[in-house]
Amino acid sequence: MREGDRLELGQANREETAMPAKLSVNLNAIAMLRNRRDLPWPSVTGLGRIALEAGASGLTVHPRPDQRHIRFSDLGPIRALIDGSFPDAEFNMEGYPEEGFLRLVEEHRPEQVTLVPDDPAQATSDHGWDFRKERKLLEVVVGRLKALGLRVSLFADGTPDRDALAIAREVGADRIELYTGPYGGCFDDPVRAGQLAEELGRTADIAVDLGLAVNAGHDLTVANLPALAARIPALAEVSIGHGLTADALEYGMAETVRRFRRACGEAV
Ligand SMILES: CC(=O)[C@@H](O)[C@H](O)COP(=O)(O)O
Ligand SMILES: NCC(=O)COP(=O)(O)O
Repeated sequence: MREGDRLELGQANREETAMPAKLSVNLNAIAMLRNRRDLPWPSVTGLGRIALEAGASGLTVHPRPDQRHIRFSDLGPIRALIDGSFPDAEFNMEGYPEEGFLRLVEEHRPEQVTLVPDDPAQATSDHGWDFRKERKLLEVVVGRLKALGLRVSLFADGTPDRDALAIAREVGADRIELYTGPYGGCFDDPVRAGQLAEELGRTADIAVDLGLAVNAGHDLTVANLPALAARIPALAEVSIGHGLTADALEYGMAETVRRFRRACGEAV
């Protein structure tokens, strides 16, 4: 089966069963590219605006303590962009719930906070919460965020462990976000990808049964998203950055080269 066939199959199955999942565009990869130079491009808010104008439902950021991707100074302009021009869009802030992150959340009031158990030394997020071990921490932090009126989502492995997911519910979370990194990593192994989609799907089924809504993210792409969305009809939102930014570069490259050739004086 070719990539395009798989895409259409996934879409057809989903159309009959569910609302489309909302797309939140993760701006971290754009910020990382911007941070290579002390220059304001590519513009994080400018590309956020383009994403929202194109119909994205929201913008996601994962500000890390060392500010290697999103800088803390990006947060105010992103909040202002949404409030000023896209009042129906949502701001989703992801991060480990240390005091610095919680203060940023209190200042910028995202519609959704996604708590991720990542260590500052990690290159990127690579696992969900150990709900049994971190129950106390999550109880305190989720309570604090819910008191602000924010929706809280907890990053979760695609492991269909009902007792663990029940803890996510008990500590007061509204949603889980399925960590889809291993699924995204199977781009060259359709059999394993199918098995992982099924495990993610069983995890989502349990979460929904417990009263949790379900988001998903990490290494999702145009190629792997339809099959996952077809298996999880309740999928509320996906946040996508790396694959989406890669596609934006690829699909924008030809026109950009023409613009630069014109700037060189060629009649293009
Ligand atoms: C929570 C998560 O899955 C991550 O994907 C993360 O938010 C992506 O950001 P980075 O690309 O900066 O690791
Ligand atoms: N919340 C997950 C997320 O934003 C995924 O980002 P990426 O892996 O697509 O860069």
